[in-house]
Amino acid sequence: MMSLAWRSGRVKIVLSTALMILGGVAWPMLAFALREGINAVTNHDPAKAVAAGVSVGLLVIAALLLQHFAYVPYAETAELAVVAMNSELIELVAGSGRLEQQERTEYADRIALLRREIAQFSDGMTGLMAALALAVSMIVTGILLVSVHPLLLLLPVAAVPALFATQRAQRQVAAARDRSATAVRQAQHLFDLATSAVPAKELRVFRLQAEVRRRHLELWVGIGRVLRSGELRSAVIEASGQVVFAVTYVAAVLFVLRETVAGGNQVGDAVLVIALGAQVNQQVSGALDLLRRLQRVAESMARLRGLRASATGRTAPTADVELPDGIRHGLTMRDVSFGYPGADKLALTDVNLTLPAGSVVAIIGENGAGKTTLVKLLCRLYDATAGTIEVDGTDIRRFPVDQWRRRVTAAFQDFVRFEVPAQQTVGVGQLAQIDDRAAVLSALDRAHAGDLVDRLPQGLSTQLGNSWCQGTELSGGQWQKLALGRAMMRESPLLLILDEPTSALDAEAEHQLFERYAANAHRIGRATGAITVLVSHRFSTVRMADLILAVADGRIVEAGSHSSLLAANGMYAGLYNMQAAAYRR
Ligand SMILES: Nc1ncnc2c1ncn2[C@@H]1O[C@H](COP(=O)(O)OP(=O)(O)OP(=O)(O)O)[C@@H](O)[C@H]1O
Repeated sequence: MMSLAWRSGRVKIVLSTALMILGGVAWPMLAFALREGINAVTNHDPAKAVAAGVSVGLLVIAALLLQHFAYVPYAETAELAVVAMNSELIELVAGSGRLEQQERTEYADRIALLRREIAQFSDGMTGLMAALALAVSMIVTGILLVSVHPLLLLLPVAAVPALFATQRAQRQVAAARDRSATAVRQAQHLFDLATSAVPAKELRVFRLQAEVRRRHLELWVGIGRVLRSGELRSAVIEASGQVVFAVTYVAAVLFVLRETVAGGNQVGDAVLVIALGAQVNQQVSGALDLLRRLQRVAESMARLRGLRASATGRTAPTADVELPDGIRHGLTMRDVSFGYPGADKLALTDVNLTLPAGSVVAIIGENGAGKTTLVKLLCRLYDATAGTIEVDGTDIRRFPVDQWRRRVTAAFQDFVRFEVPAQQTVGVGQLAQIDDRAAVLSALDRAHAGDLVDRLPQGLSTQLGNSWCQGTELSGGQWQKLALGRAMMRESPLLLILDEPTSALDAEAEHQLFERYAANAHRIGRATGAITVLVSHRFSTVRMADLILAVADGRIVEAGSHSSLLAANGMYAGLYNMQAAAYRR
């Protein structure tokens, strides 16, 4: 943070630091000038008294004004630091090649805390400067106290237990914050549910508004309890540290008054010690406050370091093979098992299969069977817990994940609604061509969605999403067609994943789309060995695939062509006949 400040304006930083230090010196020097003034008066020295009076005036002005100006460049730099931190957080979280990290509770909690705390980084910046001024101020105060009596140095020393107590107290508060992080995230989720547009329909239809509000409140009551107990413990610890200082201060004042009455000191010396004592008190509480702020910043920094460390640890060190241009034989899964982070049950168990080069493969199975998990492993959004996935015999973990991603494209069932102009919502599928109108139109055509553009008020330039001024809202099926278009932006993928990409379309539209698509996929497949994987519950579409995989409870239970699976009269045949009969009725 300091290096960022330094880079962004050295002259300003030097000037502000000087102003800050002068401001810090002004307060104790004010007490000194007061002493000189009072001693001059009691010694009947008018010239010295006037000089001391003028000094007091100037020092008051300096003490009150200098530090305000000193803060301006720091505040500016601190804002820049916050922007930089936010950007780093985005990179650390979204830059990850895989999803495991993001789905771990402790990781998600850490991110949520950091998101809330990141504004404090600016506090840290100004806090460091204030600490510098405070340190100078304390040194000058110590020198002045010693000049009256060396024993008075015990006064600042008595502040040390208070500093340690504050540190301990802050640990209590931090621990309470960590304990409540999951509940805070749940409360935030409920808040988002209650205030965002997408869940609004269901909340009203099921009359859930009051329930969501009740749960949100209940969570905050619990969070409040945890945080309060932490704050209370911290207050008790802090107060015990302050008591030591308070007793020492009273003793110091009594000591100086006694010396003055006994004639060992002048009246001005007593005033100096009383004034400096009050300043030490302020300096200590200022230091405590600073320590609290800096400690919170240090905790946030530690969280950020933790994220950085896990980000560094997540790059697969084994990437040592260039991804070939095409697939010659196929994609093979060998003894693949996979469990989601934190889940006690495996989502996939002992999967062994080969997806032949150039083929169209369909995956069927009941909800929760493991179909999406399988395609997520193929996309390398996760790495298998056990076993290997191979391209022509090479473990895909040996290819740089970036190279693999460039040759994979996908339309997921929970696709994203990018609320940007229509051209961009499709074009992001291949960033290099985002401005290429012809490429976008051609992708939409392959997705059977060309007609959609004609219906948009400004064609491809139409801003999508009704949360934007003059934005056009689309139906679920229309959004899905655009997501499909996005997947089609990559013209030569090695792997195309269509995970229920047409669930919002009617069966006839899906059938036509897939028929057309499969012909194209075979053409590309012959050239590069590209494999298409389709997850669907519609058997009229599934039957067109070269290879059909039936998944149940995380295992591949059947594999073969439509006719061979019908002949086997197993799970596929049962489900197919049931759906065909329903259509005939
Ligand atoms: N991110 C996740 N974290 C933990 N468990 C998950 C996660 N995603 C899925 N699961 C679990 O893994 C299992 C398989 O889920 P998957 O999404 O692969 O099913 P699916 O066959 O695609 O179902 P559907 O037809 O409903 O889409 C389910 O038991 C599910 O609860």
